[in-house]
Order: sequence, then structure tokens, then C-alpha cells
Amino acid sequence: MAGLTLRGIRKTFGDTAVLNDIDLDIADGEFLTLVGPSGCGKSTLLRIIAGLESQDSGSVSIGGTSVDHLRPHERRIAMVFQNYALYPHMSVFDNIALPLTMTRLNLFERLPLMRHLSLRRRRIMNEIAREVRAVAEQLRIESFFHRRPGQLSGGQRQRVALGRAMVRHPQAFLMDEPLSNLDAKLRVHMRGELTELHARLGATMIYVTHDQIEAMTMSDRLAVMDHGDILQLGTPADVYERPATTAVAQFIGSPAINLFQARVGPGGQVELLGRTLPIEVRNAPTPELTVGVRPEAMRIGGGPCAVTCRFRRRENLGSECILHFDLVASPEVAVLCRVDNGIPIPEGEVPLAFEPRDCHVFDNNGRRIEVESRNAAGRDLRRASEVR
Ligand SMILES: Nc1ncnc2c1ncn2[C@@H]1O[C@H](COP(=O)(O)OP(=O)(O)OP(=O)(O)O)[C@@H](O)[C@H]1O
Repeated sequence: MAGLTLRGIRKTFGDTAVLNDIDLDIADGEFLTLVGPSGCGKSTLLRIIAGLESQDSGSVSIGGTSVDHLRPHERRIAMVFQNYALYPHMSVFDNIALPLTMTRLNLFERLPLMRHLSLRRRRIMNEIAREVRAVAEQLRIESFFHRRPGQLSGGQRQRVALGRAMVRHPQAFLMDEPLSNLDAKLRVHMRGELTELHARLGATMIYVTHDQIEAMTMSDRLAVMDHGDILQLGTPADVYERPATTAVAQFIGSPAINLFQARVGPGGQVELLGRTLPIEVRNAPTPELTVGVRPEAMRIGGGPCAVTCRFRRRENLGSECILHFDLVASPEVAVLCRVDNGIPIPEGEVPLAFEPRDCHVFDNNGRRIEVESRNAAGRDLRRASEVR
């Protein structure tokens, strides 16, 4: 396996800039996910790494060596697609063995006629069968060897596609939304299988998804992309706990973060809907701010940090529920609160409170500002990030 380095990758299609100077280092053995809304350039970046698309400028290195001049099959990386890309007329065994037969057998040895005539072919095919069996064992697909892809479930087909990638012992795996054709239950199951496979193989994996739960649960690090830029690169915990911009805060976390318009008061205190919160900001470029609070950090009740809301409806998630409110001061602003299902359903107007340390503050360009917070009695001024 190998690490990858991308430097200054730019790509335009016609007049549309799709990737703007992307720099990215992916460590050997890392599971890195490119995540972001549809059309943000994730698949294009993956295809450039694979050599299926060429960049306008910039370079891709694998294991410290530039691969810009190499064709896709020479880069020794395996790509797993959303539609599996299996050959429907071939058995599972033949689909997995294909990359090996194509490289190890010559043109004549691949002819059906040669099957029984060439001793060399028989020896190579025995070796290939051993390798295919070893991979199939890891993926638990040996029992389907003689079936065709059409006789398999979506999850089984995805495992065959993985097997075909694994037999090549690639330097890295590139995966483009590999689970998006599966139903919800199977997707959860395959998420676990891929995570275990990554741990077992110690493989470098670059994974593309627009599903933030996949990104959060599987990755060592995420690169959150939008409009051809990487907005934030970090561990799932970093990105969730310290989103760099409002766009990242809105994209990561489910349901999406609540955002409120706020201002900086004369002493640096944050003022939200006429209330001075026990948090301060320094160096805010303009008085206008946005305060973000995640639905799971809000609770029904009053406190020094609170907003008054009117209850609208409840969404049942089983053990938890999401309560939907309108902000009384601006009814067009929806406020969500994620709570245990057992709590009594509120009626009419209620205060929703949150802790100072759960406030994410952004400037009027949507960039994160570090905040200082103090407890309700006004003591213990510390950086909010250290309070966690
Ligand atoms: N061959 C192409 N010719 C012209 N435009 C393209 C081409 N391929 C991609 N694009 C455009 O480039 C942008 C980025 O596409 P890309 O497929 O990389 O996005 P994505 O983030 O992977 O989206 P999704 O999650 O929907 O797959 C889109 O606006 C897309 O329409």
C-alpha cells in the first residue's frame, strides 16, 4: 500500500471550474473520505487520481512517485464503482480472476481452445485460482463462485466488485459511492464490512460519498468539499465539533445544525435575539454573526442561552425524536431539537436552552470564530473548545 499526494489539482469543463487548486496528502493505510453535496467535484477528483480524467494542472503522486504520465492500469490502484461494473455473462470466479488472467496469460493462452492444451496456462490458472479463493474467503463469497452477477443480491455483487479490486493488490483503493445502490439496512451492514476490511488489509482507501453518515462512521479523516474546494480536512470528530464554516456545519450532522442571526455587543459578548449570551468573541471582522447550535445540544427549558420557540410537530425516530419548532421572533426560521422519546411533548411557546460550550460562532462570511465562554454565574472564562 502507499500514500498519495495531490498538489494544485485544477480542472475545468468548458467554462465551469470544477476543482480549484486541490492540495491533499493521504497517508499510507488511511481511510479518507471525500464528502460534499452533489456536483462539488468529488468524483472528478477521484477519476483524476485513477487516471480516468486528466487534470488541467497540478500533480498526483502515489508512494512518492508522480503518476501523471501513467495510464490508469499502470497506476496500480483499484477503483470500485457504485454500479459494480461486473461482466454479466461471466461467473463470479471469472469476474474476480479477470484482472489476473488479463495480465498473466498471453493472448493465445486466453483462447478457450488453449484451456486443455497449454501446460503453462494450466499452471498459471491454478495459481490464480488459489489467489481468488484467498480473497473470496476474506469476503465470504466462495459459495457463489459459479453464479453470474444477475443471480446475486446487491451486497453480494458489491463484495464481488471488491474482490476483483483486492486480487490486484493495489497500492490504493478508490471507491465512488460503492454503497449507494443498496437498501438502507444493507448499506449499514456493508459500512461495517468495509470498515473491518480496511482494518484487516491496512489498505489506503479514498472513498467518495455524499452521505455524511457513511463519511462520519467509516473514515479516519474527511475532506468536506463544496464548489471544487476542500472546505475542511480533519477527523470526523474535528469536523463535527469544530466545523470551519457554516457550510461544513450544515453539511455534517443529522439533522442539520440550527443557525441563528446574532451580533457582537460592545464588550465582545454575543447578543442573540436581544439576549446577551455568556460567550465572547475577539476579532470579529463585522458586528454580524451566526450562532450555530446542533439539535442534539438543545433541550426544552430556560437558561442563560435560550431562544423562544413555538412547537410545530414531532418526528419519531424510535428511541429518540426530533421536535420541530418555529423561532417566535422570526417564524420563518425552523429550530430542531433532538431529544429522548419519553419526554412530554411541549405545547405553544417554550424556551429552548443550550450550553455556551455548544455554540459555534461564525463571522458574516461564514468562517468559524473562536469563542470564550463562562458559566451562568459569569465565572470561569475559558476558550469554548477547551471546555469540552
Ligand atoms: N465530462 C464532463 N463534462 C462536463 N461537465 C462535467 C463532466 N463531468 C463532470 N462534470 C461537471 O462537473 C461538476 C462536478 O462533477 P462531479 O461528478 O465531480 O461531482 P460529484 O461531487 O461527484 O457529484 P455527485 O455526488 O452528484 O456524483 C458537475 O457540475 C458536473 O456536471
